[in-house]
Amino acid sequence: MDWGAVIVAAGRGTRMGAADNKIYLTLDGRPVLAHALEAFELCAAVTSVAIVVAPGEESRVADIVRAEGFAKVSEIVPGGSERQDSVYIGLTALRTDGVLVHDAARPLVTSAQIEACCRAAEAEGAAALAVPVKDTIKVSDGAGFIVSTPERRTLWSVQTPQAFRREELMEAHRLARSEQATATDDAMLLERLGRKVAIVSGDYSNLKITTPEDLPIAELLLARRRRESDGT
Ligand SMILES: Nc1ccn([C@@H]2O[C@H](COP(=O)(O)OP(=O)(O)OP(=O)(O)O)[C@@H](O)[C@H]2O)c(=O)n1
Ligand SMILES: C[C@](O)(CO)[C@H](O)COP(=O)(O)O
Repeated sequence: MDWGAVIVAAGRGTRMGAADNKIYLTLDGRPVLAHALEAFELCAAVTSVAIVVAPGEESRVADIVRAEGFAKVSEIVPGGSERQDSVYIGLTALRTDGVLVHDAARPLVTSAQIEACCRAAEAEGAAALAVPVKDTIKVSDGAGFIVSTPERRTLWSVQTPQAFRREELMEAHRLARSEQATATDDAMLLERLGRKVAIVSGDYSNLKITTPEDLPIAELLLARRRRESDGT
């Protein structure tokens, strides 16, 4: 199967509270976005990459792609108002049989994790990287009280990338749009149709840069990764 990637980068980074969109913040001397793109550039399974950016930021992202020499980037397209809209726009820009959806805000993803998602989706139809939750999770009543506690051993914290047959994910998105169903990730759109999505065991370090404390944590994790690869 040939694989394309949709990198969603069209958010506002509101929870980060920075002056600039979080995907342009500097992490280990480069924009957060460049780290995510590099993992896809280095993954042999991936042949093309579509980046979905905030409208008006196309040339800024094109400059980063040019400066970094990312040869797999085939499209830079303006996104929508919600992540789900941005993913759908990205899907329409690709022609590959398989598609990986990834948050630009997850810069610590590795090419080995991307490859593992592709292989699992080739075997099972769809796959998502995830890690077991560490905390006990509670369901609230919305008024500040706990109503129940799901069995922790069944709970996974899902990440990206998530891998699909492109046509199947497109169909799931189209249906969701026509039924005004919203989803915070793409696996959810297949789940609602009763389709199976395999869990690929990931790594806690594949964090999403969301709030200010995430950036220094990502710096530390990258420094540790570099020390390990240098053998120091
Ligand atoms: N309309 C949107 C909203 C989000 N995203 C992307 O989806 C990923 C995950 O979203 P999130 O972490 O929520 O990013 P933001 O929406 O930027 O953050 P916030 O919710 O704090 O504003 C990010 O890479 C973000 O750029 C997108 O492409 N289009
Ligand atoms: C897709 C995702 O990263 C899986 O954990 C997450 O749901 C994105 O949520 P966000 O609110 O758009 O950051």
